Amino acid sequence: MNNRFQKPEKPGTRLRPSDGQPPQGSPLIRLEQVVKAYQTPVGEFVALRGIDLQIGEGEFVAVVGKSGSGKSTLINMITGIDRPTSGDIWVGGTHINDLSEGKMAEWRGRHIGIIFQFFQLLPMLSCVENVMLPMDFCNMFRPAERYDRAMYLLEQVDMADHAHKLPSEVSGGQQQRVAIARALANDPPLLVADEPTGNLDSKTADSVFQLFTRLVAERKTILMVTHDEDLARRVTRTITIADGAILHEAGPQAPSTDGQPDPAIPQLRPA
Ligand SMILES: Nc1ncnc2c1ncn2[C@@H]1O[C@H](COP(=O)(O)OP(=O)(O)OP(=O)(O)O)[C@@H](O)[C@H]1O
Repeated sequence: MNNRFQKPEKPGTRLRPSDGQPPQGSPLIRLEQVVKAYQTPVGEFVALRGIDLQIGEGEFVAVVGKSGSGKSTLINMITGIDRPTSGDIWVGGTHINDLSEGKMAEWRGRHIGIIFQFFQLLPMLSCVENVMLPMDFCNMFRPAERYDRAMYLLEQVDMADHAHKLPSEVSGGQQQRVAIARALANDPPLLVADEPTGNLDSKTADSVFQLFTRLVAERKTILMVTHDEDLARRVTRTITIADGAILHEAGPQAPSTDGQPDPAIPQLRPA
């Protein structure tokens, strides 16, 4: 991989326990009894029914389940895009229930990189301008450093040669690579991706997956909703959601009753 642009010296902010008042030894993500109920014209609909979940730093987690099972609702709770009806959520030691709407947006921008199925790049900005946006929004890195950092990240995802094109001038897979660079802009420890390969052909999906694998090796934590069974088999842990509850977990990090790996849980091959 070319490295025409040097990695900027200054790292992004890291999530640390001092950001909030987490329980001792808290994992990166911790949910306790999270319930989400929506009010609908025909009454209350409970989309999440008391989720307990812990995800450690450096895990690569796939969230799977049938359409309507609650996958997006779950990750929207973790990113703070939506609020729980009850229950507690800590991310990196921050009890995010306590954040106001204004604080939530800035906190999210600094600590979580979000990747969407349809990329959601701003069409009137070039690829490099799209990658600079989160740094501008959160006032991260010195203004003079932001362009070089954006170019460095585009290089990491093999898109530096297209930096000055508009999103409409590159392919879907290339747009997703730019979106991944954008998600990395503020150097967040956590990446959350909702169907990141859902709009890509299988070869391009595989290259995006390989990029995620590399990021996990660099100690990023990735939480990914996917319908792609092949990809879900290649992560370190899968969480299956059904009717708003965790039906099943598989992988090396899956909890067991006695603290030892559960022999009944299949050990997935590492990514
Ligand atoms: N704003 C809302 N108001 C009412 N019901 C909602 C709302 N958002 C989601 N739901 C319902 O909550 C349930 C879970 O939705 P969610 O989007 O989390 O499912 P999902 O597993 O991500 O589905 P898919 O795989 O199709 O994206 C669904 O039955 C959905 O209709």
